[in-house]
Amino acid sequence: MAELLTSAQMRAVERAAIDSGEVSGLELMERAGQGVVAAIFEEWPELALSSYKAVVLCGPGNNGGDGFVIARLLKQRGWEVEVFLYGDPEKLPPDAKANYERWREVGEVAPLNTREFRHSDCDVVVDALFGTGVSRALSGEALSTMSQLAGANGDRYDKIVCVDCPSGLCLDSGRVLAQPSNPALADLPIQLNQLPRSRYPYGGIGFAALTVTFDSPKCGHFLDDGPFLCGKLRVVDIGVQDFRENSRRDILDKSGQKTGRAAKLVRRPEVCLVHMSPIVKENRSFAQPLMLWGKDPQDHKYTHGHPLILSGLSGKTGAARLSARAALRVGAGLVTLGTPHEAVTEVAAQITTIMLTEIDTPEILTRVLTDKRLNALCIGPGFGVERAGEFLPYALAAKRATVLDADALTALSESETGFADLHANCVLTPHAGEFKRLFPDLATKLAEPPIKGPAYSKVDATREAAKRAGCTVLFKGPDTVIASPNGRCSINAAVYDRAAPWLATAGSGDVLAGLITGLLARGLAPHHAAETAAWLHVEAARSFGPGLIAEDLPEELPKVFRALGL
Ligand SMILES: NC(=O)C1=CN([C@@H]2O[C@H](COP(=O)(O)OP(=O)(O)OC[C@H]3O[C@@H](n4cnc5c(N)ncnc54)[C@H](OP(=O)(O)O)[C@@H]3O)[C@@H](O)[C@H]2O)[C@@H](O)CC1
Ligand SMILES: [K+]
Repeated sequence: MAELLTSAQMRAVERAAIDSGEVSGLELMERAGQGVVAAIFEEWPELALSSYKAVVLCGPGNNGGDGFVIARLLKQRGWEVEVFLYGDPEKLPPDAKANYERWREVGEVAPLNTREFRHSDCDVVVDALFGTGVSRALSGEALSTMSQLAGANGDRYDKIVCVDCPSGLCLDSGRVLAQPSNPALADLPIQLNQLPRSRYPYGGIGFAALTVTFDSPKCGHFLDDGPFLCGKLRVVDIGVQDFRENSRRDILDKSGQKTGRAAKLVRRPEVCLVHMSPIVKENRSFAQPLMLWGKDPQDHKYTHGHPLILSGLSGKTGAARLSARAALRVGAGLVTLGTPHEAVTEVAAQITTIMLTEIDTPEILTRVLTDKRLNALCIGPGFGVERAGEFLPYALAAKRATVLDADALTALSESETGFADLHANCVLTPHAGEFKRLFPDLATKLAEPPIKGPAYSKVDATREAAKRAGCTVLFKGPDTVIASPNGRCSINAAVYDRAAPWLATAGSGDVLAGLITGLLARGLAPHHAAETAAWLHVEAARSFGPGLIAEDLPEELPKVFRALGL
């Protein structure tokens, strides 16, 4: 799994690299600039065949410093390069200043002025105004220039290349820092955070054509507006990976002393990107749960678990049937649908391999669960909120690995005992609306305009939710965040080239609940079950493609497993 860094973690890695004496800040800046130029030519090979024109917008920090390097390297290739600086050159930090001066030996720098910039025609615009150091909403010429670019994007400027991120995007949250009541905004074409999604295809390009970041992707590249604004993400190596990896332990300098501050900042809790396919062979720890799917010839069906999925009343049984099918396809040995008497005929008529047992009352559920072979439970899909309220205390008292989805989440939010009955083997799977009902204060905090960086993020909210609930929480979306009470956190991002917009279809959540339940039954720990299920869910959708309906998802799994070499 790729590790995602926060801005503070990235700064700490950079600091540790420089403090080690093995590399200077200036060298890192040169590598960063080279990386961006190489990424531009990789993205548009035709640009390497001749000389074109670039406008480079540089900001007051080291992001601007990268901009001066890029300007110089393009100029060396015979390009015409126009450079604008937002800020006072005398106040640039040392490495950026050094690159400003190197650039001044070969070219001009104009103060950033939107009116002038507006008249600049060019093939590529490089946005090097702000990167990881953005701490508040943009204002003045920086804001109006970004607004100008956003307004003209796609028409006049189709190759906007962002250094580290679109300027103003908070790389911890994927949200654009903005002042809600700034009178100056009225005159601007549009702000980054107002770009209409409808103008662009889902998962498509909202602002930049290409964003190039350094060493590791950051959380904000995958959360919220991040992917929409970044367009396409490239991560370039700047040779600091040893410091990132070492920093999980204590970073020691050459004399064996800890380089304290940096080490502390970079250490856990970390956020990982759930990304399995290339990792299966490389990363044993993540591959292990996958190995579970390879069934041993000596095994019998109970070795692979036996989940119980509770069904809704007649006319509402489809959701639980979808969950059951997914649990079976993901490898549970047996799956039973707990069905109310009046829906038995309806359910029985539509299942073959899945078993059925009558469960009409919470007391019967308790009795059925005296069979210890039933080792995982799913409650919620199509269940009815009122019924879920009645069954939930009994379901939780059974202390099975339990997925609470859909109506069970609404019932939980209305329950008088709140989260008291939840236990560490539960997984909650809210979408945004359910999350708001369960954790109204966290949802409000998340909805507040992000004025200062680092802004409150979906990662922060899900982590707080998991801690409060005392169990794993999977907060759905194209940026699904999975968090557990110990702070462990992963993002399963269905964005960039992994976008699967057709996954937004009726019943898709029921399938996800079933996948988690099946994996819990197979013995995966809750966090692992949730992230593996979320990953498979997207892979199945991508494998099937457009036209997908929820029923197709479980049936596509064998293909996904085959592609993984299982
Ligand atoms: N990490 C690495 O390994 C490497 C990193 N590199 C590069 O460095 C970049 C990070 O550089 P950075 O820390 O100097 O931050 P950056 O984004 O340039 O801006 C900071 C400046 O902006 C200011 N400022 C903030 N918000 C503002 C606002 N709204 N409006 C106006 N001003 C505002 C802020 O001032 P202050 O908040 O202190 O008032 C400060 O002066 C990173 O993104 C990458 O491109 C590579 O070169 C090498 C390898
Ligand atoms: K930038």
